[in-house]
Amino acid sequence: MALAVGMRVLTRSLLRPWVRGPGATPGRTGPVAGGGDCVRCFGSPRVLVEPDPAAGFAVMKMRNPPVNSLSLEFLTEMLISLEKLESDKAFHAIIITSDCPGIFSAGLDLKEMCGRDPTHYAEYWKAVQELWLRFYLSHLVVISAINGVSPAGGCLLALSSDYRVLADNPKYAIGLNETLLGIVAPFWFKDTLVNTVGHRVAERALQLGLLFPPAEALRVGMVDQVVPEDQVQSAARSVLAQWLAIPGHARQLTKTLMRKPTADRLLKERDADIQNFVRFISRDAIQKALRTYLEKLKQKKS
Ligand SMILES: CC/C=C\CC/C=C/CC(=O)SCCNC(=O)CCNC(=O)[C@H](O)C(C)(C)COP(=O)(O)OP(=O)(O)OC[C@H]1O[C@@H](n2cnc3c(N)ncnc32)[C@H](O)[C@@H]1OP(=O)(O)O
Repeated sequence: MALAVGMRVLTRSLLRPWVRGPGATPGRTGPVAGGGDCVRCFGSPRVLVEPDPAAGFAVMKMRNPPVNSLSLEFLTEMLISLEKLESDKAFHAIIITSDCPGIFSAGLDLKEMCGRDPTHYAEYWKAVQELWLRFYLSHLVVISAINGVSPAGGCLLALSSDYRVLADNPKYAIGLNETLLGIVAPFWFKDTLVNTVGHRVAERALQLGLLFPPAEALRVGMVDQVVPEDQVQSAARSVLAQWLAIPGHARQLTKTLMRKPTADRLLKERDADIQNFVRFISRDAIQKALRTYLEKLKQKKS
């Protein structure tokens, strides 16, 4: 409920033509990352959408610095941008990528799960569920151009796509590393991974909290393609052509056929899953583990 209200308010206030660059005025052309001008960009503070309606797709750039952690606001803005693209018949596909150098997404925002009250935890988890459901079941072709590290929730976002292109940089590890934080990936994270890499690889990866460097990620099927770093965006665009060449209705129905049973499991147990999350995350031991993990991240710098 709170999410729906929040989304309506944000939709009105944030989804405006978005033009980058100092002093830029909405509706005017501005420079975009990677060169060129963006006449029809739109978005919100944390999500930049570069549409190419003639080609039938848009690039969705995550820019919630420093690490694209999936805060409540950021999740909400991503959902709104996705909804806008889904409701426009000109778009058949999106490419999700990052505007934060070296980071695709650091996953769920640990600050949303630490030191807050149960109402907040419930609202946050509902938004996380919503993001996964919407991306996983989107009728659009969703390609991830993974140009940075993507642990946990960042990996889940990539796994929710139809195809993953990863930049060949040993630092850009990907995986569900929840156990390393002392927390447990919920069943729908697990199911999404199993559907991608199979049961045995998922079982080992989840228990050990493995983060796979590019070559390994490709070998186990976590990603579909590894390319030199400067070719991630072009490779994603190239592969899109193959997906867009398939009759849309046939591809969409097939996607639903493949994914709906997994999504239905969460849809049937959504409230119970929220309660479970709130109970789990509120435990003293879990709060302590998360605080320690955040502290370690800070100490790494000094
Ligand atoms: C029943 C179910 C129950 C529970 C399920 C819950 C599921 C959770 C899934 C998740 O997604 S949990 C999050 C997992 N994410 C991680 O483990 C990633 C942690 N971050 C990193 O490893 C690194 O930050 C990085 C490799 C992504 C980037 O490294 P670097 O470029 O060196 O940046 P810093 O480490 O210095 O980080 C900068 C800044 O950002 C903060 N930060 C990093 N990650 C997060 C995060 N996930 N949430 C919130 N904040 C994060 C970090 O603390 C630094 O903050 P400062 O204030 O010190 O600048």
